[in-house]
Amino acid sequence: MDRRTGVRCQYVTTAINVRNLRKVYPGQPPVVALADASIQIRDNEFFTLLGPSGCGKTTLLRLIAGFENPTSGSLEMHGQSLIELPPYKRPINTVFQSYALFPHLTVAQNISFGLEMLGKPKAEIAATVDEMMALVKMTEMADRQTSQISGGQQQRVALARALAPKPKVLLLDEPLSALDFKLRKDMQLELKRLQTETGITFIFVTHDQEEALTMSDRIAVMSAGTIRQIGGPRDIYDHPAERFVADFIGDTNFLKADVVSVAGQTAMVRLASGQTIAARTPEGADVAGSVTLAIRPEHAGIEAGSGGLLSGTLGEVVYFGTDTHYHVALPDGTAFVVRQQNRPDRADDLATGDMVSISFAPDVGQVLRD
Ligand SMILES: Nc1ncnc2c1ncn2[C@@H]1O[C@H](COP(=O)(O)OP(=O)(O)OP(=O)(O)O)[C@@H](O)[C@H]1O
Repeated sequence: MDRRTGVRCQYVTTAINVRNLRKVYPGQPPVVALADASIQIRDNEFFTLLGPSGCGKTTLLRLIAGFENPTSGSLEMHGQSLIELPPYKRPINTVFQSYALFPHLTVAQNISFGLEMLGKPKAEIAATVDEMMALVKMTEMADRQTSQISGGQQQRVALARALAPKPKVLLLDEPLSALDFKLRKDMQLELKRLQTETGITFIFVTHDQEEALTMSDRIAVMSAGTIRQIGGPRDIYDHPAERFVADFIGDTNFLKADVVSVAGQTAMVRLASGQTIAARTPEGADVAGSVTLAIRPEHAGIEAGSGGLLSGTLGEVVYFGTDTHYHVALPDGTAFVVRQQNRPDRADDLATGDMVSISFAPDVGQVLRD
C-alpha cells in the first residue's frame, strides 16, 4: 500500500523466492517431505502455509530458516541465495511452538539475550528491549521470571525476543497451538497487529483453516509435500481450484456437471437436473466433458417446492444457533447441504421429508481441476 495515496502498489518485491525446492529425508523408504515446491513470498506480507499434519509445512519453514539443507532447488532472499548461509547469518528469526524461553531469566533478560549474543552495544540493547516490551504489552512484567507468567504472556515474550534483532522475515511454527480458544483468538489479532506495525514479513505455519483465513494476506495450501493453491483468503475460499482445497477449507457440496461451453474463466455447465448455469473455472485449467462443481453451503438458498435449480427431499435439519443446516438428498443420490443464517424474521417451516428446491446465484459454482 502506498501510504501517501492509499493505493495498493502494483509492483511488490519478493522477499523469499522458493523454486523447485525438494527435501528428501533418508530412510527405508526415503521420505519426500517437500516435492519441488515453488513460492514467492512478498515483502511485508503475512503469508501462511496451511495443510494437514505431515504435508511438509515445518520442513519448508526449517529450510527457509537454515535448520535443514534442501535436496535440490533454490532458495533466495531479495535475489541472494540463502542456501550457503548458516541459520545465524540469515536475517530471519523463528518463533517455535514451544516458545523455548529461559525459565530462570526475566522477561527483559529473555528479550535481551539474543541481542547480547549478537554483541550489540548496551544502550542499544536497553532501548530495543523497552521498545519490544511495549510492542507486546509486557512492560509491567519486565522483571518477572518467565516461569511465573501465563502461557499467553510467554507467547508475547517469545514474539518480542524473535522481533528484537529486527529480522527481515519472521517464521512462526504453529505458535498459537498451546493456547486456549479465547486466548488464541486474541493472539490472532495481536499477531496481525504486530506484523502490520513492524512491516516484517511473517511466514506462519498452521493446520487451522480458520486461523489462516482470518490472519493472512495470502495462503499456500499444501498436501503431501506439494503446494496445491496459492491465493488470498477470499480467493482460496470462494474459488478453490481443486477438490482437496475445497474439502480442506470449509464445507463444500460437490456436484457432477457437464461442460457445455467455456469463455475465458467462465464455463456454462449442465447440472444433472438439466438446468444450465455459469461457473468459474480454475486459472490455466482446460475444462471439458464431465466435471465436479463446488458450491459452498451458505451460497445456496432453500424453499419448499420444486422449482429451483435443484430439487430434492429434505433429510436432517440441524439447528446451530447462528444458522441451520438443511441436508437434502438429490434424485441421483447426491447429498447437498444448505446453510441458512437464522433470523427472527425467517420462518422455520421446512420439515424432514418435504420436497425442497435449492437455488444459488449463477456465479457461485466453482469448477474443480481434475
Ligand atoms: N527428520 C526427519 N526424518 C525423516 N522424516 C521426517 C523428518 N522430519 C519430517 N519428516 C517427515 O516429513 C514429512 C513432512 O513433515 P513436516 O514436519 O514438514 O510436516 P508438517 O506439515 O509440518 O506436519 P505437522 O503439522 O504435523 O507439524 C512427514 O511425513 C514427516 O514424517
